[in-house]
Amino acid sequence: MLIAKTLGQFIIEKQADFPYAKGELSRLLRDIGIAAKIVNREVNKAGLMDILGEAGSTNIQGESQKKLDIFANEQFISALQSGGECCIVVSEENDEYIYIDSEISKNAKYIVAIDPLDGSSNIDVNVSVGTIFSIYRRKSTNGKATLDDVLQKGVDQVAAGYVIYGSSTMLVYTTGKGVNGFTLDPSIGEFCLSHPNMTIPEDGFIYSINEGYYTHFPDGVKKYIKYCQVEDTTTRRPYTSRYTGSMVADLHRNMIKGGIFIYPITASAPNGKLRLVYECNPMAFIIEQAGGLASNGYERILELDVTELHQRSAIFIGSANMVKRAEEMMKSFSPQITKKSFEGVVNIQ
Ligand SMILES: O=P(O)(O)OC[C@H]1O[C@](O)(COP(=O)(O)O)[C@@H](O)[C@@H]1O
Ligand SMILES: [Mg+2]
Ligand SMILES: [Mg+2]
Repeated sequence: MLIAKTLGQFIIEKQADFPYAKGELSRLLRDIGIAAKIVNREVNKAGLMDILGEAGSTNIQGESQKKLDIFANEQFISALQSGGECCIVVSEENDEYIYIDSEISKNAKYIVAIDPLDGSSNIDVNVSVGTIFSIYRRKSTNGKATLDDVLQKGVDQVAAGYVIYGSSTMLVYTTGKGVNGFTLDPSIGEFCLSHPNMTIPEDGFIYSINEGYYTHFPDGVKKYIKYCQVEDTTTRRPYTSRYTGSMVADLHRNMIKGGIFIYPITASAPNGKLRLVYECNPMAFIIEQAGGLASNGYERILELDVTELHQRSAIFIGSANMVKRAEEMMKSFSPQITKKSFEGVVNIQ
């Protein structure tokens, strides 16, 4: 039986795609893989460990942090610190960015933005959760890397990926040359290539949105939901509604089966809920590399200006034709929500 290629083997092999590569990015991806395995070990036996429930602290977004949020955050930060290829870490769980001031990292040129544990509300109920990461090369050439090096547009990412801790654990990533998925084989403790060259179908029949907030949605979103629910067998409608409450799990499913995930602005989240730097940008890079689209309803996510570490954005992401249709609805029924609206002045019609 042929042994599947491991993540480490694949990364080294793909290094040849980058003529000037010296292996730093490869080592960085290796470090993220190591931390993912440690988090996976805890997630798998969470019920037996004192790792479920609240940590008793809140993050800058005012969200109560789960013990596993903190644990995962510590694992990824320490793996990046000891790996030596990362000079700054931005994390959902840390108010400010972390400058890695160590001898081993003094020449490091990569910045990692991370959502250490995505889908925190699902930790205690054994529903799939994930990790999301985004990697940039610093722009400044000397001295300490700064906030300017961090606040780069999504288009400038050099790599992005996610880990899904589900019925199996997978790591999916892109370096801008397609998307590949690796499944963790616990018997050898290795991520092995299981989903080469992942692509998302142009059309899908699944829509993912928290309809509990329906009354607070812009008209364009309400119209799109109605469009999905219409009885029309020629277009295989009504579509199926699937929403787990974990962005990683919803996007992973939609990437494989086709579908659209929407987290729009709402009355309680006037700028959207999901964070541009470590949720929207990395997932948009992956989905675009798989042939899909990602926007805030009007503009390409990857082109959005990044002005704050924990900036939020609305997101419409998934199968290309579904996102286009949703954008048409937003432009027709919610034209008032111009770029300015995303700066907090919202008038939801
Ligand atoms: O409960 P809501 O408002 O539908 O939000 C669910 C969304 O929030 C998130 O849990 C936010 O991510 P975190 O768990 O990393 O904070 C997403 O994974 C998910 O898509
Ligand atoms: Mg998240
Ligand atoms: Mg999180």
